[in-house]
Amino acid sequence: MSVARPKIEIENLSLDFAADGGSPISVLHEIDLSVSEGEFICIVGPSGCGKSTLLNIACGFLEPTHGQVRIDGVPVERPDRRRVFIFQNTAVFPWLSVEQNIGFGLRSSTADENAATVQRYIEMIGLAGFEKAYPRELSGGMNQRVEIARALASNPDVLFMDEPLGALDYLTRLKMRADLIEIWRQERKTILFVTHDVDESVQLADRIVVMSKRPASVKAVIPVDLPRPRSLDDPEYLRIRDEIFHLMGIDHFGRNEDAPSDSRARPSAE
Ligand SMILES: Nc1ncnc2c1ncn2[C@@H]1O[C@H](COP(=O)(O)OP(=O)(O)OP(=O)(O)O)[C@@H](O)[C@H]1O
Repeated sequence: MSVARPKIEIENLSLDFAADGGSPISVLHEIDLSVSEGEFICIVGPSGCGKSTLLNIACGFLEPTHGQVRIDGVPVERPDRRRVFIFQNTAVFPWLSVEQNIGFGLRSSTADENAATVQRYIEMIGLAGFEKAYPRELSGGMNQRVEIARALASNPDVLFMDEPLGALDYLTRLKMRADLIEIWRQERKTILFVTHDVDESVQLADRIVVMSKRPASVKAVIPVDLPRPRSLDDPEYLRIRDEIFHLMGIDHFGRNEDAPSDSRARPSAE
């Protein structure tokens, strides 16, 4: 029986940033990760540990100091049209309408095919009726939907998402998570998704990569073998969430588990 090659292979990856006049800053340290085709991977870890840096290398925006990322067995050396990167703040073009934004850069053979693709994604993200609207006429959540639709319309094989829901209010975020899962079910793209939100990672991911503080290494890779949509009070959901908090050194009250025990036992007077 042949074993399928992983879609993404991150091998012995390290990155040091040059520091002005000082010794280099080690940001990533010997990261290894293998991602299957169609897998939804979430990456969590302390602020500033190097999550975005890892995504930037995997996407070809940055060159590692050591090691390599391969996609379909080919080393990543530069950005590639087959892969898209979605940031926290939308990059929709304010001067283009929803349908023009989504259709931007489409290269189907005919205009009709392009229009059909645009319409398909407008419907998928629930913006039918807003085709002619401009970004200034839409909410933050709607604009982020346009951004996701634009990314999907170009038919990428990998989506790199860096806190894509981070700028949205809580309720919009919950809705967008559900929508994202539905889109992923339909499209089955390989997704690398960075989030600060542990709950978000447990709701979305097939596997969660927990990174250590800087220089970041992979502390654990946690599989989430729960059917979607995932219930927030499922005991297994809560167990996984607590395991991740524990790995990140945070207790149930959001306190640092490394702190002296008496300072954790007593709530601060502030
Ligand atoms: N171009 C750069 N030059 C020097 N240092 C950088 C550069 N880009 C990032 N860094 C540093 O690398 C470290 C990792 O940054 P990165 O943005 O990858 O972390 P992160 O885990 O995504 O952070 P956050 O969770 O706060 O978004 C930080 O200490 C940051 O200051």
